[in-house]
Amino acid sequence: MKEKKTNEVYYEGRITGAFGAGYMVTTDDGRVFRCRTFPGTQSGNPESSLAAVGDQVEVQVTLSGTDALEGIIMQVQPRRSALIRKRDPRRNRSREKQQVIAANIELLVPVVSAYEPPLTTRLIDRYLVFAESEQLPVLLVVNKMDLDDGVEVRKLMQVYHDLGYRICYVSIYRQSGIDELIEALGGRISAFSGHSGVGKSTIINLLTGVRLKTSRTSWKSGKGVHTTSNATMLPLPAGGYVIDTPGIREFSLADITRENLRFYFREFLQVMPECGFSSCTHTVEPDCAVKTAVGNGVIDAGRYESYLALFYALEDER
Ligand SMILES: Nc1nc2c(ncn2[C@@H]2O[C@H](COP(=O)(O)OP(=O)(O)OP(=O)(O)O)[C@@H](O)[C@H]2O)c(=O)[nH]1
Ligand SMILES: [Zn+2]
Repeated sequence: MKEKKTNEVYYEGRITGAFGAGYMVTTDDGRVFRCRTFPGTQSGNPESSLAAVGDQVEVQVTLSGTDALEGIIMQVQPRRSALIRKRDPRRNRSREKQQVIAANIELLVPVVSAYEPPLTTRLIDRYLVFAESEQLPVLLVVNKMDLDDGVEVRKLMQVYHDLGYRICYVSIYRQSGIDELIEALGGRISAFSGHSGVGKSTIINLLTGVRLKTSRTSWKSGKGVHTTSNATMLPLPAGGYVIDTPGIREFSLADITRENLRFYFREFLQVMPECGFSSCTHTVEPDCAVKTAVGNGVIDAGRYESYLALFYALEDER
């Protein structure tokens, strides 16, 4: 806090909530202000949303009475990371700025469930590609372990253990795995993401003691009804924050191309130099070390199938 004029006080804080035109800003010492931007707000991120949940900001508060709870965002600091919303292809691409879902994320937490909706490794691979492309640390959470017989899910997940990804198995109903999850979050700013109905809100409610709206499982309807709308960042009692974000279908994967996809499958990196062609895409080329590694079981066949599915889907999106 620094004082400029007598009744204007400046605070450094973080945007912890976004509601239409207003933002909630929380200062390091725990004060909360309802703030808005104004035409003179200085942006540290000119190509992108002016302000988003997770942004570090400077606010000006004019003290009129004893307690002023409203302020103006004077400056938004440059972001270290950002989850960007996928653009609507029907809208004008060139003039539209990047829309940020959450800023300054330190950990991506894809949440899947053992059952209802069923666990698919294809979806996990999509998250991992995204995390690798953004160089974001990732923690996989498998919820609803009470609905699993205890063997199948862990067998499916073994490949991710082998690749070195950290996994937490939890059941909110049985209250199992919660302490490990809290420990794995490690006081960081975590973005939870997953299909509707996997239990994100239920987990976040339990971790933070705040009641987010939870939905009756809606995955049966196909797409699922997304009940998580305005992003909110919630403090964890042991330090750090969690942000509930939409599923990966809502994220922009614009930086992932057919040319760079192969670098985001970490097990490919060791064998790729042995491919006959240096630009090998590991799809149709002869003398491909990745395909050989799949053939002799060094690379998991399911992971390779995910690679092919993503590879061929990429051209369609372009
Ligand atoms: N069996 C079981 N069900 C759970 C568990 N955790 C949550 N659920 C149920 O799963 C359903 C969906 O939970 P939510 O927390 O609303 O799921 P969500 O991922 O936040 O969904 P959206 O808000 O739509 O994105 C609810 O009926 C929860 O009660 C669990 O550990 N085991
Ligand atoms: Zn190859």
